Amino acid sequence: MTALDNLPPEVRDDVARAREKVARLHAELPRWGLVVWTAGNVSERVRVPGGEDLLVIKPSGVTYDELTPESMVVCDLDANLVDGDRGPSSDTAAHAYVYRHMPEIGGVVHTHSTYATAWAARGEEIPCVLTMMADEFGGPVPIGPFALIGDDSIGRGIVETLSDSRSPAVLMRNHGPFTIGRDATAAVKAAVMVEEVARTIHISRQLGEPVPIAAEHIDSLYARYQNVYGQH
Ligand SMILES: O=C(CO)[C@@H](O)[C@H](O)COP(=O)(O)O
Repeated sequence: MTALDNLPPEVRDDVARAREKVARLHAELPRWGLVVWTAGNVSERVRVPGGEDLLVIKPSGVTYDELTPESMVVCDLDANLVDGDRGPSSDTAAHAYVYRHMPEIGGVVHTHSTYATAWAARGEEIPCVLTMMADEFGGPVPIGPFALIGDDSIGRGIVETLSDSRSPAVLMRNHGPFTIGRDATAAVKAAVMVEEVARTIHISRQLGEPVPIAAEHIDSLYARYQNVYGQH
């Protein structure tokens, strides 16, 4: 008997599907070169009709090749353990805070990917100088405040920064990128894309000052990519 047994069968099925999906998506982090050792995590919201939503996240400190659907941890949105054999990711409080304060968000990812984290170390936003950035981020990738792990500070910094931005990624100063999306797949894509543009624009700046894109062009590129691209 676990706390999940008190949930309706359709919610238990959703939790099982989320465990499969989140376990599979964690393999994308080393695949795209976004993590070393265990330094990254993925979660997905599980909506509970008439009740409190849940989240599924990896267990803390487990290497990606050892992760399985069964090892994924279920927590409530106060980061309390609901079901799991090990403690949840040390970033669970941040993920949970985002879910509590951004109801449209269904997935959260955190990595320490090299180039995005290098920009975070400098506390400098990534300027929108590529059409790929306008497509995916709708503008610059913003910097969030310095925040210590262990309470709601990181989550609050993520929400305060992204609530005023079209970007699905924030570079928490001196720490690294956190990304959000309608589901965990979208958040993982944003984590891949923020590392790619961080690297490209770093290289560009070694050659000179990148050329900015006019705001009206950023708007039209973002609108096309978000509403037309890939929907033929
Ligand atoms: O940023 C940190 C620690 O400072 C974390 O993101 C860890 O690097 C990953 O922790 P777990 O998800 O394995 O608990």
